[in-house]
Amino acid sequence: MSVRSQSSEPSASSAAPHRAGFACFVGRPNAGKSTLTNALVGQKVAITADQPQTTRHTVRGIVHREDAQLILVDTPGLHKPRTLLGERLNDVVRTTWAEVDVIGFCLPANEKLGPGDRFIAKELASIKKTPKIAIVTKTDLVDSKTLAEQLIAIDQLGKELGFEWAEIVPVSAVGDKQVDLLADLIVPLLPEGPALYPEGDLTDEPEQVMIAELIREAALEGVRDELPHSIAVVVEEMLPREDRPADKPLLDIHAFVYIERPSQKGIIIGPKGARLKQVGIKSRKQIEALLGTPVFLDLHVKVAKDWQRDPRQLRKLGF
Ligand SMILES: Nc1nc2c(ncn2[C@@H]2O[C@H](COP(=O)(O)OP(=O)(O)OP(=O)(O)O)[C@@H](O)[C@H]2O)c(=O)[nH]1
Repeated sequence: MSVRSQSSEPSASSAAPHRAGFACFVGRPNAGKSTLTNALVGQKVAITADQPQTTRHTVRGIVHREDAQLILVDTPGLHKPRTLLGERLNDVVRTTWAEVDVIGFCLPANEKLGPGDRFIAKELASIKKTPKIAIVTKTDLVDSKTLAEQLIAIDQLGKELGFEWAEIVPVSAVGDKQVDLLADLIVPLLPEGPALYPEGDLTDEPEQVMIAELIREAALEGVRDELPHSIAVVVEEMLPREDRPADKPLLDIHAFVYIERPSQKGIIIGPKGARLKQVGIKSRKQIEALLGTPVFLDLHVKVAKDWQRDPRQLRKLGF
């Protein structure tokens, strides 16, 4: 087993050819995939939340280095499908796996390997060609003994399923430990070639989707149980406000927050609209930071009955 730590030599040298390619992080919900994507890219591009299953769109983060361009594709968690949405999400995940150059399997250091991890690992074993890196996330939450046990268990899991991990790397995205090393280890696995995206691009996700994700992240904060799965956000319109002086532009953004049942409306809106107002304030600040322009954000809550089970609604909501 080869477990890496930061002390290893940096792999980039001036003679090394330039590389460019795609990697995706897989793992159970809440394994830390989005946080790791953000840490690698160095700017917020994927949404993170305390609730599992918050990533629905394939968000790409782009790491620009002198020796390489690494394009990160952040997929939703693979899981046992119970609804049409669940099945579609799993299809998205598998398609992504077959297309990337490297798969990073994220396993939290603070949770013993479980049936969910085995389910994913078995699926990974069937993707023969793509190199697989095991990434042990959230190492700041455990002591060294627990970490060592986890590393051994992961090595063993690969052996049981008949494959070798290309690397096993412990990281802490929150503590910024070994995140750069992870990039150093992924880069040699990418094909040689010029950069695929212009420098400075952090993601090619359409702005409207990123904005919708920021609003959904704010709307998810503090809600528990069923609700996270029931929220979808669609940006309907983005228009520069007319009659504004050139040095004081304002962008009008109209968005719908969809929920599945009328009973959920009160939770999202809050007493006298207080909660929705907070969601608006919080996401507007983030949208302004993303776009670099002042924004007027208009949020409406709408009921789309059982949208997760209705193919027509799913299409409308972008799935
Ligand atoms: N302490 C600690 N917490 C972390 C770390 N990485 C992620 N977390 C936390 O773990 C939770 C889940 O992280 P996410 O990055 O949203 O996980 P995910 O795998 O993208 O989740 P899904 O979108 O549900 O698939 C969040 O509360 C993060 O703050 C880490 O390195 N250390």
